[in-house]
Amino acid sequence: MNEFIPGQRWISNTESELGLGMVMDAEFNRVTVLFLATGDRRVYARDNAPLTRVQFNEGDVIESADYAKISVQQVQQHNGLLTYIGIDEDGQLQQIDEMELNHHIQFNKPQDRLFTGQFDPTAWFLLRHETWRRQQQHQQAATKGLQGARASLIPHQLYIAHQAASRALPRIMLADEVGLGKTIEAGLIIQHRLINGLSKRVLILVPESLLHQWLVEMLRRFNLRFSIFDESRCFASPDENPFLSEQLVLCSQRFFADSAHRQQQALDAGWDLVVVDEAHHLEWSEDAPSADYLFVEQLALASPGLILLTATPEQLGKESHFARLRLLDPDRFYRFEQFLREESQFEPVARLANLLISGEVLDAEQQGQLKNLLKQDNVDKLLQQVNDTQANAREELIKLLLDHHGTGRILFRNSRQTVQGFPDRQRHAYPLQGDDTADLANSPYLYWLVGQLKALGDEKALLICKRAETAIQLEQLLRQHVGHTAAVFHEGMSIVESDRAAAFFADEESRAQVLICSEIGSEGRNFQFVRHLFLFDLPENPDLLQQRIGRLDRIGQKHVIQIHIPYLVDSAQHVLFRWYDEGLEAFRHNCSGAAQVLKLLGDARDSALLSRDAAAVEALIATTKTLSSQVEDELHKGRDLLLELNSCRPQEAARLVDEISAGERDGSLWPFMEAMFDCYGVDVEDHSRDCHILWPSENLRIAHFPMLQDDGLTVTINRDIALAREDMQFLTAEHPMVLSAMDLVLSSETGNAAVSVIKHPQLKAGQFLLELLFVAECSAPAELQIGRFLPHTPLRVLVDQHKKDLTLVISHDSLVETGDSFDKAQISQFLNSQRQHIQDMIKVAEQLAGAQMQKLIAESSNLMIATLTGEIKRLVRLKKINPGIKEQEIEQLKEMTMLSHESIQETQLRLDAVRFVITS
Ligand SMILES: Nc1ncnc2c1ncn2[C@@H]1O[C@H](COP(=O)(O)OP(=O)(O)OP(=O)(O)O)[C@@H](O)[C@H]1O
Repeated sequence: MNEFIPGQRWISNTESELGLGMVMDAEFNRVTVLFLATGDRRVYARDNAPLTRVQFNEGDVIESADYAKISVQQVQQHNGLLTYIGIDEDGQLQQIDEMELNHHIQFNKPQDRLFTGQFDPTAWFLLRHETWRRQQQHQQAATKGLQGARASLIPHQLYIAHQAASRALPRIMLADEVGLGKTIEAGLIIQHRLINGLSKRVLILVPESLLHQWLVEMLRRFNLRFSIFDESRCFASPDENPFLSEQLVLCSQRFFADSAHRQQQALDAGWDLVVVDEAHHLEWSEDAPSADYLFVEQLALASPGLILLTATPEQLGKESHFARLRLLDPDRFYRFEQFLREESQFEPVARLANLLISGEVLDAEQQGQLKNLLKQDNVDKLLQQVNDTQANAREELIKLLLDHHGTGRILFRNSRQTVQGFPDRQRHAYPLQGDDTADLANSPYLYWLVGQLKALGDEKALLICKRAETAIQLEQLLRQHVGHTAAVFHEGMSIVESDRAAAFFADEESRAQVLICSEIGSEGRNFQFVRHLFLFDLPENPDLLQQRIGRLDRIGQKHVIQIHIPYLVDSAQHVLFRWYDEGLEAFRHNCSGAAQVLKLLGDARDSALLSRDAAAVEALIATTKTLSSQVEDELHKGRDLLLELNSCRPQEAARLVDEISAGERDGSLWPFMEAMFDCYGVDVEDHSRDCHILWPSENLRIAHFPMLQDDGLTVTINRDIALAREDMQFLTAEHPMVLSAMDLVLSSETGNAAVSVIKHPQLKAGQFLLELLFVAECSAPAELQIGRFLPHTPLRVLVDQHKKDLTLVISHDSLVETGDSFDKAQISQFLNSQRQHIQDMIKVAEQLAGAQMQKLIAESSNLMIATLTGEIKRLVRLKKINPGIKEQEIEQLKEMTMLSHESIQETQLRLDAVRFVITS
């Protein structure tokens, strides 16, 4: 039986939150304990009181009720009461009687909790161990940050997101052809940065008509809650900078265009990552850069990350395109003429890059060409190994070639030629007779439209025309004259009105058979649920035509796309139709060289449109055909090939898809989460295959389990189901519920001390061992992003009672509990009687973990040096050709390398959890 003496300090094994208790009375078979921290008084039966005697040892730092601290040097006992003698903060010898100890003392350290009898059920220790293990596995995954989107695993998207993710600063242009998923790529990159703690504040700028689409897409696919900021939102907080109130902000470009004050506030607020959609609108020329461009330029200077999205980067000309590239990488893109000169060299560069990829042997002449193209780099060593298939030289040379020539590694563009699986297009031409000048109400176009809609029956169609007035008038005419209900979408409407119109049209049940859009409907919107497109008029710019067709021709389109084009015979529209159709074949496929062809044609096209002279039109079409095939051929051999190399490597992309699919197939997430739910008191009910309903139970251990509402939550772990059932949460290793629950486990002490009785074929009965979990923690200033090289890493050690290292001999998974119960009080007493010995075992374990940590430090340090010196070398090389690069930038990188090295060397070891294992 325990000996209780008034004045002694004990702690409750079951209610450690009560703090340090003091024995008040110990008479007969009862003991009364007062917990001063909470004012609770408890009376226990003496022979089985769930209490552990608190006894500190030499080296412990203790605190008195007056907050005086001493480091214990000696413990004395008088009449069953302890007195601690030690040195205080001024180096003076002091003593604290146990009665004077601070009653708020909490025992959080694993060994303290073990010795004070506060061990948790083994399930908690196992949960902690598994949480660390999964976290580490996740840290090491190539697809970390890319696993959790509610999206199909599309190789080129994952490849791009992974490329961006592997760079310290994401400064890139996403320029996939229309509808290939740039928004999804941007979402993946944002999510990657947030999950890895590399970015916190993100600003997305989009055209007003796409605000809500972005908001919804970020939420439903990525669980990212952006807040839309407009004037009314900002007005609500007049005294502060409104942009500081949220971390994830979505704004329309027009909102900033209207207010220099809001621009300044957004700049002052600071962002880690800025994303600009439909970035081709950022027009630039030396004499007249647009106001939008100038604003983004300032953001670009202040923000470490910048992502520009555009399907038609050259829509407003090459110069603007170059200016946007310069926003992304001013070191690399510093002079327009130089950029143009490089373009002329694309073909030999692409040929050599292709040769490097093919694996064919490079002869001396080809090696000489490479050396010439890379004369700013010292590539002699790489060239010596170029024909050695084992060496990494080829990959390095390809990287250098891409980085050094053309749009290099910052522009990603996949096309329908490389991404297969898009439906065919069929074009339907409708020559109409009539008067070009007739008003719309009497024009043959209106009769044609009415007839077409009738012919489509119940099928929906999207109509795009150039101007808002045309769209408005058409809607009225259809309604008044034929009683037809159409939805309309144009720039004169508020965001809410236009979104409502698009939603009305999308609703399968609604009467709106057609959505009539002005040109703003031709960008960004998702209308792939429709297969009929009416091009009521044609845009002069071929990039705009691509954008229009892209509303339907995008991921998710399941049918052959039907493009309907009416024109008045012999009108300008007729000539334009023929130019697109016969000259460029633009209704059949996207022609990447169309803008260039138009430039080469000079005035020829526009004068043919004006004159409509038969001979001039025939000549225009013939020349266009010839030029188009020449330009396409050139692009294919040069620029497009380089872009293709940079934008997707099928094998690497497939590896990423495989890694994520394999992780989902291995099925370990659900058992892990079930164990988590079990520990925290979350009830689980089966819903259907791979789907479950979660409820907070009456015994929920915390006030709120992350993301769990009182009315329950339905989740699925199956990606296909998640894509079809948006009402269910898609539970992945990166779902916010999973990540927050893991944080919860690792940030609390629960499970950091446990006792297990196990049976193991390699261990004799009646022994004890310690299984310890250490964590190597490297802390450094945030800007070093040290987690890239050395994230918090768990290190497991197992020692037996003879202090022998059994870590590699006996695995964690093989230490299975027998299920036998044990007497907690007895174990507690035993632990205290063996306290010194167990402390010594922990010391040995610490040394073993320390050795593991040294290995880790060496590996991380090598990785860091390779990465940062690579960046330094690049700048040194670019500096030779670009005088704009400052020596200071290079010095900064060197400084970062030094600091990172120091931080890694100072990595600390922390004991995170300990399990006392008894063999039976
Ligand atoms: N991985 C994916 N899984 C499921 N749906 C996807 C995926 N990628 C794209 N989509 C869908 O395909 C459509 C086109 O994608 P997105 O809007 O990202 O393309 P985009 O390249 O930005 O288009 P645009 O050039 O028109 O701006 C959207 O409806 C999007 O939700």
